[in-house]
Amino acid sequence: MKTGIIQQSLSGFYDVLADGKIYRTRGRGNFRAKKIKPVVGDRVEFSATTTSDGYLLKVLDRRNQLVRPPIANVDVAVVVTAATQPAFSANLLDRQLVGLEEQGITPVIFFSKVDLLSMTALADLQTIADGYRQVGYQVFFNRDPFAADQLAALKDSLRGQVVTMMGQTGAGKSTLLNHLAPDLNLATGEISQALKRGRHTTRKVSLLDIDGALIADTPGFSSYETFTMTVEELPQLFPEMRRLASGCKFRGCLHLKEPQCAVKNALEHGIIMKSRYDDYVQFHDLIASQKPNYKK
Ligand SMILES: Nc1nc2c(ncn2[C@@H]2O[C@H](COP(=O)(O)OP(=O)(O)OP(=O)(O)O)[C@@H](O)[C@H]2O)c(=O)[nH]1
Ligand SMILES: [Zn+2]
Repeated sequence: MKTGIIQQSLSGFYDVLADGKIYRTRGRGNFRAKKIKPVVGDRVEFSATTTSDGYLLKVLDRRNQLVRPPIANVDVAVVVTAATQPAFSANLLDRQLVGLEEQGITPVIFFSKVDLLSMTALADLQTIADGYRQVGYQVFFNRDPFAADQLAALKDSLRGQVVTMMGQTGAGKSTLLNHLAPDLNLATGEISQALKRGRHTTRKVSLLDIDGALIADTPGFSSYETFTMTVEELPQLFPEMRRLASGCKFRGCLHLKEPQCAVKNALEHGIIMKSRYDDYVQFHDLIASQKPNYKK
């Protein structure tokens, strides 16, 4: 028996990456009986005597699962964030970060189109990028987004991880992927075609091995409009609040109207970002209006 990771699935076959090889496997009938549908990213146990006659035996528990693209056990999401065209939105970035935190996916923030900024706008966005670094996120912000040293550093942090690209339309996801994998077997046009097709449909996804990172060839989406966490969970999804909460007077402090709140104190002293705090309050209100708290 071997263990590996499903790299792609095609009409009943699952290609499993294990010890540097790809094994074509079939699911045993009992998967269907048990309503287990293996997906790309699944860690699996399988048996195979050659690379073309394998059988999936077991799908191991999933750490998380995305719907678009359909992929499990994502470690890292590269949040491709346009500095301009479309205009930078801290609110959209925070929505994406909160969604990733909820799923236990590590965000990496990559700013594209920094080359298009005026000097003033560049300085302003640099300050914002530094703010996200202080939150604890890894941030890639470079006048030349595709400078060789920046791309090398990004590859370093993705190595050994299952990765998806996310970001709004036109942010530069396919451009970045093409820079990460210029010599991929796929023609670059094919990659961007794959990316384009992903926009409206749940299409097939494969993990591309790019210098030791397994990167989904279809960008990710998350719902920016609805929040599935509770108001109590929300402050846990802001790392800076999570760190400060032990200094609040009340356990379970929501950092809103409570007295002696360490988060609001940090806000007043300019220690945490006001834009993030404002987004927190907005998300809190949205969740509160989405789901009146009948439960408690
Ligand atoms: N100047 C500049 N242009 C960029 C950069 N990144 C992307 N672009 C351009 O922005 C446009 C959109 O980039 P894409 O890579 O297609 O964006 P995408 O996120 O894949 O977009 P969708 O497929 O619509 O989701 C293209 O014309 C790119 O050439 C960048 O860092 N600098
Ligand atoms: Zn508080």
